[in-house]
Amino acid sequence: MAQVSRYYDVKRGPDGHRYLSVKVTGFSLLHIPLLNKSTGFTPEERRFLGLEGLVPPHTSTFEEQKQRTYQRYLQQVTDLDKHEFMRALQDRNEVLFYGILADHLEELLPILYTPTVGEAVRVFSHIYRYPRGLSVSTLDVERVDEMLDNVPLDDVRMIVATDSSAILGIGDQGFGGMAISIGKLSLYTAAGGVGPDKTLPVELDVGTNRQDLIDDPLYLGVHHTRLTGPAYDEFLDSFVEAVSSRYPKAIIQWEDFARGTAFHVLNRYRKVIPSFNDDIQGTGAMALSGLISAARLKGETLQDQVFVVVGAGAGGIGVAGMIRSGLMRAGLNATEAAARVYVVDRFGLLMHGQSLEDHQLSFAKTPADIGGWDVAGEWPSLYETVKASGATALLGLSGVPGLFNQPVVEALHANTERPIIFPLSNPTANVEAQPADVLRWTDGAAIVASGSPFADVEFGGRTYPIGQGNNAFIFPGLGFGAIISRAREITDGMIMAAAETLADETALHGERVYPPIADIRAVSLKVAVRVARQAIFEGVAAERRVRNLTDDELAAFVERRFWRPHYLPLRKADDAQMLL
Ligand SMILES: O=C([O-])CC(=O)C(=O)O
Ligand SMILES: [Mg+2]
Repeated sequence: MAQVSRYYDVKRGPDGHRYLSVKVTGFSLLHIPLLNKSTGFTPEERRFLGLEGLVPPHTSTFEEQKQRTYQRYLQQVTDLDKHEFMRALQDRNEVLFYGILADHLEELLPILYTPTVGEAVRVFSHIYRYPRGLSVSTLDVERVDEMLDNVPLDDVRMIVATDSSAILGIGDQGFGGMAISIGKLSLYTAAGGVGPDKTLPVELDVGTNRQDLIDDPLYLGVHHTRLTGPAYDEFLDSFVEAVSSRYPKAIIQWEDFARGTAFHVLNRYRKVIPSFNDDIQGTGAMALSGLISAARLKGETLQDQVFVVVGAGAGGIGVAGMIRSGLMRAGLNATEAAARVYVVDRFGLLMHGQSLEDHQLSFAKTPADIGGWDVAGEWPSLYETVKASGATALLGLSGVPGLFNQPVVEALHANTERPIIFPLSNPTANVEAQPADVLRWTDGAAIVASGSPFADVEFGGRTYPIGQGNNAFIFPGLGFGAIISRAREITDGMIMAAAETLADETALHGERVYPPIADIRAVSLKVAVRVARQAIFEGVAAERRVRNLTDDELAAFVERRFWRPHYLPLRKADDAQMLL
């Protein structure tokens, strides 16, 4: 079978069961998190792998290990403590980490992912303990192929790479962005079924424009301002080229790139290496899906709505573009679709005459588009846009807390009985409005979803679940579907398939705009199957084994490949193969 790591091969015994043939024994073996079972090594493994005396006498079952570790987890005080505790576990024993994550997914997602991961990003240099992933920096990018050779994994399929220029809604975070790559990839495994030995988090350290980071002696990234222009492109070219040669089957998820680079990077590489941008396309697909579901709850369709998207960075423009695609798929022509989408940025409504980036231009309105509007300043404000456009749906990707204030929300409500309001900025502190406030200001009429997790809201004797409109409902399944089909490219059709699958799955849950987060694994499986199907349909699936499968067979194929946390037996490899 395939060699997946320098330290072991996955093999199948005569009984058909898989085992790991390990090329490392003893103390060294205990320090490889993908192999370490700690107290879980069987007496035979202890004997033949030179572990006797190095681990306690009693062999714990997996259940006992999970229980022991989870009890300690519960004693951690702050969310950041909990995050650090779990990350330390991940760096000691990955199967146990994923075992606990699988058992407590809903509880642990906000700890390992949004919002706590935002805190971990901020303090990453100060809580750093153990290496994980690949750091490429301006100090060594010309040796990136050698650096990739140092990575002990030989069959990486999924890479999350960030240059940390716009992490969540909290901006430039320099080297700390590594934490988001790690967090996203743990979801790829926990929700998306991608084996942890197939994943590689990457920090592309091109510098930071944060003087406080540069001045911090404990800061672990390179201490200079960001590369820009041709030097930046060359840096990324080197990375992409090296990845393609070391990992020809890998997919790259571009994460948290700032508005100036996100579209540029996506377009530069999407035909060079299968890749997508999570904030443009993942967030776009997630938002479109929620809007389809919200329109359904109103007893209307997507085409009945008028949309105001706030924020014109990767997320905002990605969402606005995906709404336009959704409207066209529903039958509108390009002009009709464009007329239903308004994008508002820090200066107000996007309009020609402002200094706009290329990807923003197609959303800019002309004076004729806003003829007859009541506008006090140079450009229509958010409030004026909501009021005059007849908007029925308001989406926040601005990173600006509190932007959806009572007058804005009331203006939206005046246009429609049931306003759709999605304050999607992450983490929690950056949310454009508190869901409870939105429900209060609209007397319970609003259909609300947020990017970060919020508790159910009690209002007027009713309980309103707040759907979590997070791209976590899209990327694990999108990536897994692309991996399974070995997609040569992540096409717009595959992104649309992911959005529609999420909407279909949500429809099974009644009065919701997103499924409960507890269902994320089941949803990701469905997304993966439909994405793989779409890749086959569009002729971009390089994996021959999936091309002629029926839907049921494809679903079974995906299900069989879904990685689950349990220990495989370890056996010592032939003496000639031993490394340590
Ligand atoms: O990470 C998240 O929670 C969603 C996301 O991509 C972002 O906000 O940038
Ligand atoms: Mg992101």
